[in-house]
Amino acid sequence: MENWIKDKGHPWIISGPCSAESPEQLEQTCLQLAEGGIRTLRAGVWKPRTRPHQFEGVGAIALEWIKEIKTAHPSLSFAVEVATPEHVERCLKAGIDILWIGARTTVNPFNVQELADVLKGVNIPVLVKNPVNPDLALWMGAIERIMHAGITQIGAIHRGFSSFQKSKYRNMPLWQIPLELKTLHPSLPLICDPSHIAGKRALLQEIAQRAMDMNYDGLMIESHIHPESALSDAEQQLTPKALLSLLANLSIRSASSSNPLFINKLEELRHQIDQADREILEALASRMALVEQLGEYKKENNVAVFQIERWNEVFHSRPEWGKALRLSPDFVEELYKIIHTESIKIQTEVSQQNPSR
Ligand SMILES: O=C(O)C(=O)C[C@]1(C(=O)O)C=C[C@@H](O)C=C1
Repeated sequence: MENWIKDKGHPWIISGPCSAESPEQLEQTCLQLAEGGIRTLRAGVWKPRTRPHQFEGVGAIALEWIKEIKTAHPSLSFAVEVATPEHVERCLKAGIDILWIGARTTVNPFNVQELADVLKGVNIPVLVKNPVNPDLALWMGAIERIMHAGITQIGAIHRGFSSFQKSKYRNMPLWQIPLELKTLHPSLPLICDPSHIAGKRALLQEIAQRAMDMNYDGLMIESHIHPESALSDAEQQLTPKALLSLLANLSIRSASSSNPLFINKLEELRHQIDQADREILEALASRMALVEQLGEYKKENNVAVFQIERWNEVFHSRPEWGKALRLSPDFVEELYKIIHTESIKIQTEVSQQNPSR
């Protein structure tokens, strides 16, 4: 699959209200965005909500409002979320340009397969949001189902992941998951949805910038003519004006540079990184060789592999040592969890070799 997003130099911007609420709210939001140069608009028609009795979208009537805007402004295209085959059929009938599959639908392969079945033989771009839980295989599975239906223009939307952990985000970004997806499918366009990651306006700029720093292909950000009175996601929507100013403040990075000075310096630093990585691996190998010796010694003396007191001491001292070297304590903690797991594995293997008793 080729990366089908046309304007490679600039991120593809998709914006519009979380939910279409009235013909006026939709039209005013969309036209202000269009005046600012946004060509792809979004509007929630059917809203999957966590609890019953919340606003669940105005339903198919919003497709009529979209049709009217498109008739008056043919250069605008619209993206709409679909969760059932009926939604797909109605959107296709209404001439919707782009469909997206929401996070709560991506989690369910039966649901996604039903959407894939109704999309067979249809030529329309489909964007697949990550599932609510941090499961890369589930996200890829949904993308594959849509691909097998014959859809050629597919994109992935990163909207963050639910978590029990307290966090400043509405949904944890867990950037490593979309980056792993991009590594496995380099030509799959990757779009960031800062609105659902952030949950609040104040965080949108930094998340959108982070996505640009990581060379995402696009951004989907919710906007509303009167965000504070929005019927859904009021805290995370921006006015079209604020959205345009957010975009104007973004630094757009290019994937690479052809400047010879840059290339020279890049190669030099990468060479030094190669060297540093060799030293890291050599240091790890000598640590693990010591661990193996310790394992033999423990086995001879019939002593358990896991030593909670020593592990506590290692786990608390290393982040402190790291701090003195300007390494983040969180990073060092994570690193030592992995090292400890490997250390236990090596010693367990030693203790199970030719068990003497
Ligand atoms: O000190 C030990 O007894 C070890 O086995 C080493 C080590 C480590 O890798 O640092 C590994 C396992 C123990 O739970 C504690 C520490």
